[in-house]
Amino acid sequence: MPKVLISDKISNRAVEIFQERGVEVDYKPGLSPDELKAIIGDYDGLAIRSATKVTPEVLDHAGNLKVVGRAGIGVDNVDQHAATAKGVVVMNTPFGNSITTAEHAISMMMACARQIPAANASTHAGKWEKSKFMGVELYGKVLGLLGAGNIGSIVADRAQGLKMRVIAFDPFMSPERAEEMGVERVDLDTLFARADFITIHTPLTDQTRNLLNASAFDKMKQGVRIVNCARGGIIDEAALRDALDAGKVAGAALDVFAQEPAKENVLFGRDDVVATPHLGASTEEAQENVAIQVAEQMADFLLTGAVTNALNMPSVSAEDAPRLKPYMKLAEQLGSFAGQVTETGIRRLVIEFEGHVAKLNTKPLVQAAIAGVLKPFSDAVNMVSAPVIARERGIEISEVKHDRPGDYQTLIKLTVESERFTRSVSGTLFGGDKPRIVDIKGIQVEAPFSDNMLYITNQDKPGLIGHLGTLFSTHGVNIASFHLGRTEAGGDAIALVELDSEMSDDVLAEISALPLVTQAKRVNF
Ligand SMILES: NC(=O)C1=CN([C@@H]2O[C@H](COP(=O)(O)OP(=O)(O)OC[C@H]3O[C@@H](n4cnc5c(N)ncnc54)[C@H](O)[C@@H]3O)[C@@H](O)[C@H]2O)C=CC1
Ligand SMILES: O=C(O)C(=O)COP(=O)(O)O
Repeated sequence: MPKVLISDKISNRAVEIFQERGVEVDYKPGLSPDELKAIIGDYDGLAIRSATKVTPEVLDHAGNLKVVGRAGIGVDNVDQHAATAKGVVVMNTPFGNSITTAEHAISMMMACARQIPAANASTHAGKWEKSKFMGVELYGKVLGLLGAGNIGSIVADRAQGLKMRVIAFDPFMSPERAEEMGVERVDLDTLFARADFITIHTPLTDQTRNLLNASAFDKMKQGVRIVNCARGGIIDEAALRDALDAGKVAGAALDVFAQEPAKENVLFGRDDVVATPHLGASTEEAQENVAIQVAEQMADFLLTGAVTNALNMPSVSAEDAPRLKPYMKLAEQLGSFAGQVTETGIRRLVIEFEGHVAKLNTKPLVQAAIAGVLKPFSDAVNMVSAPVIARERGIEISEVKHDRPGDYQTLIKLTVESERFTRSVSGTLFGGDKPRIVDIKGIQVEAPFSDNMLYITNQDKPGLIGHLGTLFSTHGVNIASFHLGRTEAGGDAIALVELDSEMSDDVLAEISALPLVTQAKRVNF
């Protein structure tokens, strides 16, 4: 039974779902990094929110970990590069808290426009400072969206309801999408120059870090108000303080901070800053949504191999997962064969799909094939890490789908171009689920993928089978099955021999030395 650790405060629905689905679950929110490192090795899955930091050090201790599930959107607290390199799938729940977060951004904008928190504190203190808290209307004002994805577009919709004019900067927003949303696409400087309110809805990335810095504030309208319910770090907090002090920025409403939990901050203690402790996603509805989603996604993945909302893996639906399973195996075994018989640096892999398989979701099959090829070179490779490792090694990957009738109902062909040669191996599924090799470098052969196999390339002349039989019987190695193929009579030939037990290096050396043998290699699946 797979085992999952929940290390942040997540709705109890997640625990219930894991248990109902047959996943063992431990609920331990608030673990220190050292406590997490001490126990993470026991778990197949880790469910988190924003508090747990999944660092390379944590991943180094996570020998069994297969999936990190983020009950929420932002995954900047997960070192995705390290997770991918370790073959750990990282998934999030991209929609469960977006309405809630958009509503928080609108609330923060209103709170900032009317200084509600400061007015509230003053009124509770019995001061009745009616003239101190003069606000501004939202009606007719320009709202500048930085980032117009899921949350940004909900904010735009709500702001339009408040009769604001919405402009947006998002390099990935198409003109059609902007039109659909009823927002004006502008460049960053235009947004800075025109917006009365700016609200941030981008992830924290290298491009967005300190996006609102001193020079950005200089370009803004006098008296602009800033809302950040995305991530601390997108605003340079010291620069914002200076811009508030200078009166350039009239107010800011911040849910997120560069350092969290934020116990101290250069922006704290001021009436012109509204602050909440990363509450964007904190509603009963959103927390239930993300808990249900994360638990279902993680359980599906651990129990069936279905992949939903992963950031470092192509999706595989729950319906597709069982259908793809035998093909994944075939793709990985073909890759493994190619990897085991290739000795020189691999430059390019071409994965071709023909027949029934070409109509399926082939992305995971490509990853499985790459993983198979690379596995003989590194234990750490799996489907998640394989594409990255291939890229790091400079291996070019191509995928081809053929829409043509072939000899087989379904066929996967893998071609490896290495420094010295180009070799291909093809396979199909017999009986719908049994992987078989059907072609090696253009020579037809029909063989299973088994534990102990010998792959021989030889000259097609009489005597090889006799020599091999004698040699194996001398060494007490039993042949389980023997599969031969050749280009033509007397031409290049291959043999795949399935053995009942492992063959020693000495036996392999003797086979390699046989007169008709060009090359002999051990292959295992
Ligand atoms: N305060 C809170 O509790 C919450 C905060 N968040 C934060 O909100 C962020 C946005 O969430 P979603 O809208 O769901 O994500 P999303 O991925 O749907 O949208 C993000 C948008 O930002 C755009 N973008 C990326 N780089 C950009 C750049 N350099 N300049 C301008 N636009 C850029 C993207 O094209 C995309 O359209 C999350 O990444 C997360 O950090 C999300 C949920 C709750
Ligand atoms: O979903 C997100 O990106 C959030 O920032 C929400 O964070 P939280 O789950 O409330 O710690």
